[in-house]
Amino acid sequence: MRVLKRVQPTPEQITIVRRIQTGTSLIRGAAGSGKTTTALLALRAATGAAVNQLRNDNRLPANVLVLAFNNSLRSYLQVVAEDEMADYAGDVRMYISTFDRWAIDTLNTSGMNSANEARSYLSRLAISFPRDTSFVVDEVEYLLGRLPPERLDEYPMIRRSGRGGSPAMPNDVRKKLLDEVVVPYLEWKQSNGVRDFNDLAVDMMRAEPEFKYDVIVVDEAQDLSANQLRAVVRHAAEDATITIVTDSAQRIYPRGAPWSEAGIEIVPTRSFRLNINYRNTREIATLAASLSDGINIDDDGSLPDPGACQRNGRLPTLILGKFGHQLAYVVDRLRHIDLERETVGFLHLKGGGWFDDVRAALNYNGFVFCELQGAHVWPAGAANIGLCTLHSAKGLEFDHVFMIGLAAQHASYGKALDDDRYDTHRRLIAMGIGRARQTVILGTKPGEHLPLLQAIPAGTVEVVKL
Ligand SMILES: Nc1ncnc2c1ncn2[C@@H]1O[C@H](COP(=O)(O)OP(=O)(O)OP(=O)(O)O)[C@@H](O)[C@H]1O
Repeated sequence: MRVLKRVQPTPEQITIVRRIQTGTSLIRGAAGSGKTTTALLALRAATGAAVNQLRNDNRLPANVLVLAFNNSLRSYLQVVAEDEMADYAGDVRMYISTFDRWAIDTLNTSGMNSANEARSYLSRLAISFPRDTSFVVDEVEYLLGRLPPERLDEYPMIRRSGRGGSPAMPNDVRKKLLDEVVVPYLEWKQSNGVRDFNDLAVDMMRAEPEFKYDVIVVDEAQDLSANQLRAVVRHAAEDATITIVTDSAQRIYPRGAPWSEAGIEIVPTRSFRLNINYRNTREIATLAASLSDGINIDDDGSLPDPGACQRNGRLPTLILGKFGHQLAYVVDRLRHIDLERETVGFLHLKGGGWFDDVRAALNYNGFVFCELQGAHVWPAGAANIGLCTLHSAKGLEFDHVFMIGLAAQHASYGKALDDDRYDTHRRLIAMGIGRARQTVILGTKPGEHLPLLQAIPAGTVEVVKL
């Protein structure tokens, strides 16, 4: 499966790379604006500077940390970053990881087997709270990740950055949430020796680092909690060069906090925004933009902008029909794609077993494919068709994106479209569409379609009834 190719940096990227020095810099921009590419160029430049400095001080190697949000992106970045850093191989100790893996390795703890148990217990507690259960679980994970454990009582007063206004959470309801769900959850974890992923972040925040990192890149930082960011800061050398890549318009987990709260100082001269969309055609960005319309974003977010694209292309296709017919349609489309040179991502809200029919159809028709979800090692072979959940597709890109079987049953929100989870869902689907360089096919069965597909304006897609 192909990865990001080396590119000639554009003036906006060169300006950013030149201005990134010790301290923290923020790279913002919409999907496809070259944030990761620019951060990797900055990584190389900052590592060169650190290696020179440390060599003079006789303190080599330079410690470099690259954090990606999930395993697929981690393994993808591993290939690209190792190539980018080849010149410094002997002078650098580079660690490319997800946050959780980095924490587990650094703390030398045995895995996080009890995290699922913790989530189930939290869901059980959430059922009796007068709000939708999955919203309550998200909210508890949000507040636990946002505040250090000793400051949880601040939750009723804080501005719930990144959580939207619906459903409303007035102070008295938040206090009740603390008393009736959060405190019993924490007590249960303690008495049963169970740990969740926030405990891992908190342990990292408090750990005494064996060594500190000289150069750090945090990709997709919009989906890290404040505690995870505090942990990164804790492990940064005093004169570290930290580059944070973020786009809150692509946030898909319950996160959000002002940078300063996580101990990160961003001065305006070190806060950059990339404006050109290098990846999408105007038609693809128009579709992604229509699904993002009206989504509340803060200053760290950039909505897809067709005006920022450099190419026109084919109108995305919305196929309507039974799942078997959708599958036959995309398999036929595959026959017209040059799979030696171009990549195809089959993306879906669900993973694993959901893809069984897709796997069977690809096998039957002789197409070679690979599984990208959770891939610890990027599949280096010739298979240019990848299967992946939407969550795992964050940060990746494909020439062609196929999202079929988009059914209402896979949406985790109810019928109320003013639900904050509806916006999260829109961001997720728009993010998936934004992975595509050339074409997009969405597929659904009439009558069982995802509610948000109704938001697609006429003319944005070519509708094909099967
Ligand atoms: N200077 C450039 N010239 C040509 N293509 C470029 C340039 N910079 C980046 N690209 C291409 O743009 C695409 C998007 O880049 P990248 O993945 O870095 O964007 P991103 O902003 O991190 O995207 P996302 O937020 O969606 O993950 C890639 O195909 C990359 O190779």
